Amino acid sequence: MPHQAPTTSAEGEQGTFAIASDGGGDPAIRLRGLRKEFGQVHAVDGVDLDIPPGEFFSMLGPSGSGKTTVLRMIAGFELPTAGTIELHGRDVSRLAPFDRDVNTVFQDYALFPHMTVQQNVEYGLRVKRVPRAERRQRAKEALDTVRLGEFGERKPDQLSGGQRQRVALARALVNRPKVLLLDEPLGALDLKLRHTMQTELKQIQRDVGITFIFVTHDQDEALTMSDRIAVFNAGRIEQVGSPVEVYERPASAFVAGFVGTSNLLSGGGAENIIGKPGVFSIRPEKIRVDADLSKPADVGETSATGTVTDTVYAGATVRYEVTLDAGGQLSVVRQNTAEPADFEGGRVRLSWRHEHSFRVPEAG
Ligand SMILES: Nc1ncnc2c1ncn2[C@@H]1O[C@H](COP(=O)(O)OP(=O)(O)OP(=O)(O)O)[C@@H](O)[C@H]1O
Repeated sequence: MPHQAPTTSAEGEQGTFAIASDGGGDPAIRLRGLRKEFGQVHAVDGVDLDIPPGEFFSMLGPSGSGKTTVLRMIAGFELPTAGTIELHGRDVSRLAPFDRDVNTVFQDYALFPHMTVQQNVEYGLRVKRVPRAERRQRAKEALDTVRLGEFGERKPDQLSGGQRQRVALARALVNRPKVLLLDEPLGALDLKLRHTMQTELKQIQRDVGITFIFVTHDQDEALTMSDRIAVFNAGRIEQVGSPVEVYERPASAFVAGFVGTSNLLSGGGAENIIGKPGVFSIRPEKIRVDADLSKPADVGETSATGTVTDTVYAGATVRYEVTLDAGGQLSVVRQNTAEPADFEGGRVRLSWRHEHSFRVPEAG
């Protein structure tokens, strides 16, 4: 389902991440002042967020940053200590899970082992006393959606891990929820299958047009799959944006460090090289490395000299650790197009376009 590219507005560093009104329709999810305390632990510490219908939205953050607790509050498994949750304009903050138009897919997708795939998918409808013919039809549609139309008669133990995860997805989709919550659903899969499922899940989301809210601590996964990402840190959202915005323009040193690898230049090094005080972020792949020190920097480029202290070969890429003469350390990542250049112990000139080093607020 196509959706309008949302405009985010951030009021200060920890302000409201809201979608500019498009003049019609409520967001699929609206969170205001959401808090959750477990005794002394402030698991969620004031979250404001709007998610428009049809979006693939990821909550990304380190372990313990509060993303699962936000998801569980949306699902109704936890009640907020303060704040409100609206689903399509309806305040559901204090409703039981089954009174909310959401479904959750967990990492440990407990399927009933004695039931067939078809029966597993039908189960929720049976509980709701949906008539048999409709149940069959809807389960068949859900299985077709997750490309398991031919597997209805199998038992879960006759399926691969990825197929079982797709049954779990079908079991949620069969209820036709307005919002689907996914809590690290690919976490139990090996890396290769995980990559395949990332592409499939994204395609399924496009096909069904349901709002997906996806919790992960894997930044690659969030960058690959999402329309927008919220980056969590210590119970708060540090930034909401498209993958490109979050990666290319991190709003804080925390986001720069958590989403991808970032170099941070500060103190004397920053003043000497960039000419301004503050903390500056530079992505390692934006930096060129050159053994010819006599070559002047190109127009529009910043440059610095240094010594290569370490070379890390990683197959498709090679990383150089460079100690700068002006103070500080930078990692440089280059595509391994030919034999990796051997700069180890050597003197090099690093250069990057001015706009690729940008200032980030120090405290996350
Ligand atoms: N039921 C609970 N009782 C007490 N503390 C809890 C409970 N649930 C979560 N917490 C605490 O709240 C904080 C946020 O936890 P949460 O599970 O939301 O983080 P997360 O970002 O999803 O982490 P992970 O990626 O490890 O799942 C943590 O400090 C956690 O220990």
